[in-house]
Amino acid sequence: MNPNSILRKVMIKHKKGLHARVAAMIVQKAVELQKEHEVIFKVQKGTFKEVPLTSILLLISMRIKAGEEIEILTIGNDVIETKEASEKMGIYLESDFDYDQTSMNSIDNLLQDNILTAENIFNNIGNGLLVIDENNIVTLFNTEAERLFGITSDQIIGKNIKEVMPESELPEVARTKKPKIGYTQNRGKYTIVTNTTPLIVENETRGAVSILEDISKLVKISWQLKEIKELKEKYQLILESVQDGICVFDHKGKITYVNVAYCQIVGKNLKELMGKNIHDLSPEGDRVKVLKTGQPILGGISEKENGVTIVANINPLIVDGQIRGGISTIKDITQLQDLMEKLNQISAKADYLQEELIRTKRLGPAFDRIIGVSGKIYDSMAIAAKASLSNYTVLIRGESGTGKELIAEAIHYSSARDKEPFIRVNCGAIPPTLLESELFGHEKGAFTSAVKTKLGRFELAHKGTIFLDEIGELDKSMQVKLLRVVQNKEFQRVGGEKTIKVDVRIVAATNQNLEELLKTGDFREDLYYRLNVIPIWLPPLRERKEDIPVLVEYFAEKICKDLERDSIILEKEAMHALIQYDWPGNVRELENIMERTIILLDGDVIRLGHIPSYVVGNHQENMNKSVESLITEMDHELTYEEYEKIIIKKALKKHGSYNKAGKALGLTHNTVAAKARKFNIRFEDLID
Ligand SMILES: Nc1ncnc2c1ncn2[C@@H]1O[C@H](COP(=O)(O)OP(=O)(O)OP(=O)(O)O)[C@@H](O)[C@H]1O
Repeated sequence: MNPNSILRKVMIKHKKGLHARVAAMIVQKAVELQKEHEVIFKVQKGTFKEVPLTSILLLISMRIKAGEEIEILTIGNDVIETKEASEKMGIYLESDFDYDQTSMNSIDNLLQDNILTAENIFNNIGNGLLVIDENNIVTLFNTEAERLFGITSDQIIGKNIKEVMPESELPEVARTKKPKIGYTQNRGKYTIVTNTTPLIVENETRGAVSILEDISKLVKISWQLKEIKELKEKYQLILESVQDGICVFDHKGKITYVNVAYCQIVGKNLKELMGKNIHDLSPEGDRVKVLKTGQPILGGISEKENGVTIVANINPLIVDGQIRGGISTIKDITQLQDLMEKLNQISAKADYLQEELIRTKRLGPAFDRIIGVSGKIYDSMAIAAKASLSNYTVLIRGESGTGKELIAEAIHYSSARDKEPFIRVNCGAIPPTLLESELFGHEKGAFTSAVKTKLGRFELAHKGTIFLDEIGELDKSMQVKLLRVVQNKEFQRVGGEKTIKVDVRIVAATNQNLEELLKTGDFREDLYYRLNVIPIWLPPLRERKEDIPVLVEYFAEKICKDLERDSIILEKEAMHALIQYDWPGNVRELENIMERTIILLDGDVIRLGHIPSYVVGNHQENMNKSVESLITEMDHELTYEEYEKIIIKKALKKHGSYNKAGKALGLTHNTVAAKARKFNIRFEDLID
C-alpha cells in the first residue's frame, strides 16, 4: 500500500443506502475533494476491491444498503492533505446526504451524463435492446433493434408494445416473470435470437428486457459450411471413383488422404497408409524430394513392393509461397508396359520393314540392270547401294559370271562420281610385266618401246572409280605397289620420279578364295584388309534358283530385241530343265545358252529339245535319280498310303498339273487333287 494512503471504515446511514441519486452525490463530492486535496478515492466492499469512488454505475452496482460498512481508501502524496481528504469523505459518507438546490443541479447533470453514456453504450453494442416498463410501455429501443425490426425508436418508445408489436413476448415475460431464452425468429432478411428476461427490482417486476442477436451471418456461414461439407463429400466421391491412385500429404510428410484406387494399386490398406509419414515409408522417394524442393516431379516410374509398376505425378501444394504438402497421382502401368514391350517389338519390326522398303527402293536406276528376285541378290544389292554413298573400298566376292562387274558398275553409277570415269582393269588378263605400266602409266623412254608418255588406269580413273577385277591374280610385287595406292592414293609412273596423287574410288573383285591365299602367303594380309573394307558376296546362281525364271525371261526379251525377232515362249519342261541345271558358269552361262538357243530357234517356242543336251542331261539325270530314289524308297517296307503319297508327289512333280498327272496315272484330275490335299502335298514344295 502507498505509505500515504489511508484506509477508513465507514458506516452508511442513509435510509435508502447508496441508491442512484446518493451515488451521484458521492461521486460529485469525491471529484471535488480529489481536486482540492490532490488525492484519489477508492472504495471496497466484499468482492469489490479498490473500485474508483468516481463511477456512479459501479457504486450503484455495489448495492450498498443502510447500516452496511464499506472501506474508503484515500491515496495522496501529502500526508496532511490525504488525512484531511479522508476525514472529509468519511464524514460525508456517514451523513444523511442533505442536498441543496445547487448541488442538486450538478448531481442531475452528472446523472444525465451517465444516462447519456449508458445510452451511447446501448446504441453501440452489437445486440439489439428492447425494454418495457411494468405498464408495457417501451422505454428503450436501441439502434441495433431499429435495424433488426426496421422501425425507428421514435415510432416505438413511449408506446404500448402490444399496439406496436402485438406478437412481442415481452409483456408475457414481465407478467409471468419467466425468462424466455433462445427464441429464434425470422424478421425479413434477418434471423434473430431473442433472450427476454423480466426486470425485477427489489422483488417488484419493473418490466422486461429483450436482448436480440442477429444470427443471419451465422446462419449464412452455417449454410456455407453445409455447402462446403457437401462439396467435400462430392469431391471425396469423385476422388474415390477415379481410377488413378491419389495420395495427399501435409508439409510434415504425414499422409492425410489416400483414395481406394491408391490402396489397390500399391497393395496396402487404408490403415497402413493414413497418418503414416512419407519420410518413414520411402525416405528416398520422389514425394520427399518434392516436399524438400517444392518442384513437381512428373512421370516418375517405379516398381512397388507388390511388383506393380507405377507412373507418378507429384505436385507440391504451395500456399502463399510456402510448401504446405503435396499430391501424388499414380497409375498402374504394368499392363501398359507389356503393351509398350509389344509396341516396341512391333515398332522394331516396322522399322525393319521400313528399312527393307527403303533398301529396295533406294537401289536406284543404276541397279536396274541387275535382275533377280531372291533375297540373296537383294541383300547384295542393298549393301552395294549403301556402299555407293561412301568412298570406302569395296571388295566383291563371287564365282565367275555371278555379276561382280555389274555390281561394281552399279556402285559407281549410283555414287556421286557417276559423271566421272568408271575404269575396269582385269588384273588376271594382263601379263604381269605389263600390268604396272597399265595401272600407273609410264614416262617416255621408260623402256625401249616407250616412245611417248602413257597415262595409267589410275590416272584415267581420277575423280571416278577404278574396278580391279581378278585381284587374286596379282603377283606379290604388284600387291606392294597397289597397297601404296590404296593407302595413300599416290604412285609414280614407270620410269618416273614424280609422285602422282589421284582421287579414285577403288572397287576390287575376285572369284578366288583370298583367305586361302593369305594362308599360303600368296596374298598380302595388309592389302587384303585394305581392300576388304566393305565386302559384298554374290551367291552362285544354283543357290538362288528363284532368280532363274526372271533371268530367262529378261535375257529372252533382250536377245529377241537385239536380234530383232518376235518374242518367244518357253515350254514348262524346258524351263524346268534350266532350273534344275547347276550353272557352274552362273548368269553368264545362262545368258550364253539363251543366246545360242534363240539364235538357233525355228519358231517361237523353246522346247526341252532346244536346250543343250548337257543342260538337259543334267535334268534327265535328276529325273533318273528320282526314279532310282523312288525304287530305293519302295524297297523299304512302306504302307500302301505311303506308296500312294510318293507316287502322287512324283507324278505332280513330273507333270506339273493335276490334269497331266491324272492322265499319266489313269486317274481323274479331281482324284489327284483330292489325294494331294489328303497327303498335304503343295505345289510350292515340288519346285527344287
Ligand atoms: N543379276 C544379273 N542380272 C542381269 N545380268 C546379269 C546378272 N548377273 C550377271 N549378269 C550378266 O552376266 C554376265 C556376267 O556378269 P559379270 O561380268 O558382271 O560377272 P562377273 O562376276 O564379273 O564375272 P567374272 O568373275 O567372270 O568377271 C554379264 O553379261 C552380266 O550382264
